[in-house]
Amino acid sequence: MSTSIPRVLSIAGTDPTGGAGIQADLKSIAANGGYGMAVVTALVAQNTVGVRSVHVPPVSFLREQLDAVSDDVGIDAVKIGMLATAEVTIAVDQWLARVRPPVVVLDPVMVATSGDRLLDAEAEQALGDLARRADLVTPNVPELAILAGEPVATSWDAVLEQAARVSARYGVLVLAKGGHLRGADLPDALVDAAGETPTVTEIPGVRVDTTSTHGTGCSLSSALATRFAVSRDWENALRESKAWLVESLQHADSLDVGTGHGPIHHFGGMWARGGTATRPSPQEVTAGWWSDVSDIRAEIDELPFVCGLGDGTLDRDAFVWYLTQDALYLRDYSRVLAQASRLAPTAAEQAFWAASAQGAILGEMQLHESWVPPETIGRAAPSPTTSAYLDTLLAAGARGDYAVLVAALLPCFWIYHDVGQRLERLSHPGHPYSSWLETYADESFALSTAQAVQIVGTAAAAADESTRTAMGEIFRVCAGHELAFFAAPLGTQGRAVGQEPALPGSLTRAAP
Ligand SMILES: Nc1ncnc2c1ncn2[C@@H]1O[C@H](COP(=O)(O)OP(=O)(O)OP(=O)(O)O)[C@@H](O)[C@H]1O
Ligand SMILES: Cc1ncc(CO)c(N)n1
Repeated sequence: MSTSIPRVLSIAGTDPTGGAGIQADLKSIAANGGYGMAVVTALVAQNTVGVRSVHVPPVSFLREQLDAVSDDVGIDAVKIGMLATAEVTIAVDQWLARVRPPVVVLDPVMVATSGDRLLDAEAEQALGDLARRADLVTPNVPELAILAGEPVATSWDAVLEQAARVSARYGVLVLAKGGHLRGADLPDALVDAAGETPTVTEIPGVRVDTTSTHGTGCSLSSALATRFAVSRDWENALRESKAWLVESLQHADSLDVGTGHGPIHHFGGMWARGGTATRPSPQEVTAGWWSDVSDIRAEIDELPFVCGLGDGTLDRDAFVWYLTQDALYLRDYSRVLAQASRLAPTAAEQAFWAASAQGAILGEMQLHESWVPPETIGRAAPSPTTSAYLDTLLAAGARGDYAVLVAALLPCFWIYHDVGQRLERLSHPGHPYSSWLETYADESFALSTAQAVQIVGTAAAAADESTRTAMGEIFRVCAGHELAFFAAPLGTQGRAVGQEPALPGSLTRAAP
């Protein structure tokens, strides 16, 4: 299965307070669009104040963890953090030599933000070997000095020069970070002196005013590995990762975690922009609309026309008048369905609406013409109720907003299917209106209705909020037109309606 979500493995130590190490890496990978995996090198009893103790499990168990991942899962990028001992460092180096993951980012963790050591002094040689195997190393200022075997740099220019020497020495791209320097400016730079022409790509930045910087290095290196696995461009990956990191620092003070250097807020920017509120599911939207029209549905069920249609007592003239109006309705309704087909975003939806348009003119009209001669339908004029419904649909079609248009079309499917299904139970061979009752309870109409509900729900779930609101409104308006349409032939009191055109006697004809 191909996927664009990079599978990123963090090999690092733990931080039970969740701000640094593996816990930070997993959050960072997720926040930057990756699938995070983690192999633990060392268990660290630490918090935002400091490190209390470190437990390094047997290296044989580290190897088992590494193999358990690589024997099963494709790895798109590896981020390496705390290694604790020379033995661990060598085991990771050997695993890398064998597995050869396509991207390796090494954050050469030696000292925690609190000042505590996280790497044995004798492991520094082994770390150098590992650096040669990495694609990018991301040392902070003191770590850079150790890799260079020089005193700690105290200016940005000195950091860049030292980074160039480290890059040349290990043949690796170096991210020089200004985090440990003083001053309002906080630049980062990619330094590449491994090739013939050394390059420095600097990304300027300003210091965010916060003491919550615990785990910035862990988080940045994980973000870089994740972003690079997608774009294959270090500068691009750094710009994106740094923008995300700054935002996560800006939101850090909204967290209340610990009394020392607090963690960054890995999802701060994301939550502020989108919130944890997700869009509703298609099913939630359509179920909401359906319950919103429960009053209209209840009124339809109680209409004398609908009750009479079900029990067969409905006046034949009223039924024929209704069918004539419905035939006029279908003529333009099918044109609006064709418009939905024209606007549809996918071939499947295009085909669905086109098939429904065809069904409305050919399928349903057959029923109508079995009761009313086509010439009579041709001579009839639409009633005010019919015109009102059609005007709403035709206007929605003319406006050209697909989502709103299909929401307007939905009650015609859904309410007819719903009413049809209930009335069909009353059908029997001698029932005067059995041909009508069976048309809308038919299995293929049920299938079309389910498809229409799915399509409209999907469009609503993907739409922005104002469009979704407009969809819900027009759905209710059209459900109201359905009610008016069923009410028109008899009126709610069960009499013929005064303002509707009178039924010419010639419209009545015995069903075949
Ligand atoms: N206050 C801040 N404002 C903006 N960016 C910051 C701030 N502090 C750190 N950064 C950025 O965070 C990244 C990592 O910084 P730093 O060099 O301090 O890493 P580190 O010491 O490895 O981090 P840690 O050990 O806390 O995980 C760098 O890109 C740096 O520019
Ligand atoms: C496990 C771990 N890795 C890295 C750091 C550096 O911040 C830390 N504090 N803990």
